[in-house]
Amino acid sequence: MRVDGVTVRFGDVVAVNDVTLSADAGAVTGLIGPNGAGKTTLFDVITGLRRPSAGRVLLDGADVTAKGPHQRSRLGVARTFQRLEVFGSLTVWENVVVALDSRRRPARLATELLDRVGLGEFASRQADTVPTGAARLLELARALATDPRLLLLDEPSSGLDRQETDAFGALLRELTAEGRAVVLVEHDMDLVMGCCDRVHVLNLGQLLTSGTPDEVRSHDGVREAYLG
Ligand SMILES: Nc1ncnc2c1ncn2[C@@H]1O[C@H](COP(=O)(O)OP(=O)(O)OP(=O)(O)O)[C@@H](O)[C@H]1O
Repeated sequence: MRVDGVTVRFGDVVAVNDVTLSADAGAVTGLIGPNGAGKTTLFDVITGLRRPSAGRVLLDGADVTAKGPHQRSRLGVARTFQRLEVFGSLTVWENVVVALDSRRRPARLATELLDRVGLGEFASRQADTVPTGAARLLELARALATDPRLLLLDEPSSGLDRQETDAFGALLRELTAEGRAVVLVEHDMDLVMGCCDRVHVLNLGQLLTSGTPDEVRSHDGVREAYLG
């Protein structure tokens, strides 16, 4: 995936300002930056929820800027949201089955997916009764039900404790080992620095720098803008 010269304006606010970056298959790519840096807006552009004011989105080299969210989803783009988007009145298992069904994949895969994200024991619980961390993992299971090639995760670790976060990082590594591209918007710097291959840093809508976790950590501007 590549975004090329993407700008998003909301009236006078330039939420994303001429950003070019890429996320490779087989890698976890971090996208970090302070509140309001433009991370969620960039996710909206990548998934097709928002048309950029300028610039292009490329998937496997093909320009998909004009395609809507549904078409991009068919091309293998999946996403989780900062705000939870599960069906509260269905069970955890049913939530995954709905997602599988949307791709005509068999319901029997739901159990496997729930075990994979560590939610096996929650399968029969009504989704709106599970803790926030579990609901986030359910979102991930639903995204994985579509067998995505590009997986965009918006603050997936909130609600997870340290041990669960570590397990989550290990799962992301597994998913990339299967050849998927994972993009992670995350405030937990231990998770970002521990599991990302590359990190892009946004500040006030602009790309401040890109590099390995070590390179980004030692970048003066990043320390000033974000890491403190
Ligand atoms: N629909 C909108 N209308 C007007 N301004 C918006 C809209 N969505 C986002 N913005 C503005 O665009 C900028 C970028 O917001 P965005 O939510 O993308 O940042 P973010 O990096 O995801 O922040 P956070 O870490 O708080 O989620 C902010 O100044 C925000 O106020």
